Amino acid sequence: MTVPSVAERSATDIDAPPILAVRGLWKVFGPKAESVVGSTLTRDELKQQSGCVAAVRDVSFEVRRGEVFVVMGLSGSGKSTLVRCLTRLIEPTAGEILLDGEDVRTADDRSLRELRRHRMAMVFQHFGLLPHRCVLHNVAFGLEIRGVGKRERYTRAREVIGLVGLDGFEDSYPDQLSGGMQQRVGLARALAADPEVLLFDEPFSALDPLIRREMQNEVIRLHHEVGKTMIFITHDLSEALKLGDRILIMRDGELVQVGTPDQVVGAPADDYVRDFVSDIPRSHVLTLRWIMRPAQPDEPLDGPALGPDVVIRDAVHAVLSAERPVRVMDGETLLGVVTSAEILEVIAGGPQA
Ligand SMILES: Nc1ncnc2c1ncn2[C@@H]1O[C@H](COP(=O)(O)OP(=O)(O)OP(=O)(O)O)[C@@H](O)[C@H]1O
Repeated sequence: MTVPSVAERSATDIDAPPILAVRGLWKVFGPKAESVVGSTLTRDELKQQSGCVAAVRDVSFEVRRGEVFVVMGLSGSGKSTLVRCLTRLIEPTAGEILLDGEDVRTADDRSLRELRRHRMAMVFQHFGLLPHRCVLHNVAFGLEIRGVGKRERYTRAREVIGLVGLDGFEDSYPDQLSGGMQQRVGLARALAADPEVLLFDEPFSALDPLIRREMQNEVIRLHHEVGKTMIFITHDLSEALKLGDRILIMRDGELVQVGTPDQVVGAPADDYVRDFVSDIPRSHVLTLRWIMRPAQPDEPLDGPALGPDVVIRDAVHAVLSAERPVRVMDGETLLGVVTSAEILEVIAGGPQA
């Protein structure tokens, strides 16, 4: 399995205040749902005793501005419910959701409509293009229902059509486009509205693998260009590792781990996550930080220098061809050294490598 290096992904400002903060979120389906909040029974026990399904259980996390935040887990783990709760497409049972510090749970109907249109827009798996409208009109449609003037909406529509690489297809109809191109129209329509946060629910799962990869690259490119905060649901780990600045892993409604791809692969929180990541080549995801060691007193320290966030796979040639230990430097500070031995240990470490 090939996984792109972390270096290809965008960096977000770790110190910036979060755009979204979720605390103690619960969604329980069934009778007397509120009474189930706080229960420590397993999903099956709960179902038997109360007839309720706890789809999301006490989940807390923060999303940073400009981050691509991926929610992943097996089917039924609660991903869609969690993300739909963020804009109250599904009404949460308990917990707090703050968008830029504003309480989403107490928003009235008007502010909620406003929030879904302008602030946190959902891009669904089937983009719901209007078949009798051409690309330009499909993209402009979202702006039309928001009451944007004709001239402005067509200028904006042409702009985002260019952004998603559909120049020249303005007059085509959806059935004249391939699946991947239709996805781009859907993306353009979401971008045209310029929401602060884009929510994607498995947008590429219906696409064949080649087009899927093309669309993933498109999202990465767009993210670099427009720097928008994106929350992305997937059940595909390689997609999560490819797109995510951070990944939230769910099981049975609960949060199991939140971390960067290298944290999830290098330090899985439990056996469930360890199992998930067992087929991932560690050298494609882990960085030198994960394998460096302190220099021995007698080791020469005049070898080549690399940064701690260089992905191991990208450092293999430099380390193996160096005659001296490679220094892992953070600016002027020596963090440790890496030699052929550390590299070979990762690469030769069996299926985990
Ligand atoms: N309206 C509902 N009523 C009752 N149970 C529901 C409802 N919606 C979802 N559930 C249950 O909540 C749990 C989580 O479902 P959810 O769709 O959020 O999972 P998911 O991880 O998104 O799955 P998938 O990847 O298959 O879409 C499942 O057990 C599901 O059966």
